[in-house]
Amino acid sequence: MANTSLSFDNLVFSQFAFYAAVVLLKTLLMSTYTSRFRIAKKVFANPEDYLGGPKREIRQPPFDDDVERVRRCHLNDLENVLPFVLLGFLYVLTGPDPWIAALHFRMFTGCRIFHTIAYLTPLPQPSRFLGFVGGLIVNISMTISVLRVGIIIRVNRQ
Ligand SMILES: N[C@@H](CCC(=O)N[C@@H](CS)C(=O)NCC(=O)O)C(=O)O
Repeated sequence: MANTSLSFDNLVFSQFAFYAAVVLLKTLLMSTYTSRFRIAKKVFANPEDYLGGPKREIRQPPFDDDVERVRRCHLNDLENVLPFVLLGFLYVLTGPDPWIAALHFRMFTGCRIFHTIAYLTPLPQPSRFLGFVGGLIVNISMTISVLRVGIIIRVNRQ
């Protein structure tokens, strides 16, 4: 009988918790990385963010390529890491093989770190695309596992 508990006694859950924390931390750090560029380039989001108050009337937030790149990278993390964390919980509840589960979690984490490196360096395409697709495949695979178990349970109940 597979262990499906959301407890650190469950090897699959403890692996999931570790890799989820890594990608969530990476996502959190994107905010500080955005701030680093904002301060270095003096490109702030709001008039009141300028030291000593706004120097002039700012109707549109100023645009800076580096700041916007980090913001896009951060948004892409939110689009992919949050589904990973939510799906991961459901996936652990299906009682997957620990080796296959670890492969999913490691591949997702590796792909998202690579996606960030590819986005921020920037590396030539299709590097970033491959990082994105690798993570997407993991999320789709976990979704299929969850749906499969859900369908089997529904069919067996009928
Ligand atoms: N929201 C994404 C959906 C597709 C996606 O995530 N594509 C990857 C691989 S090309 C990406 O890095 N997109 C750039 C981005 O989200 O800023 C977009 O607008 O591009």
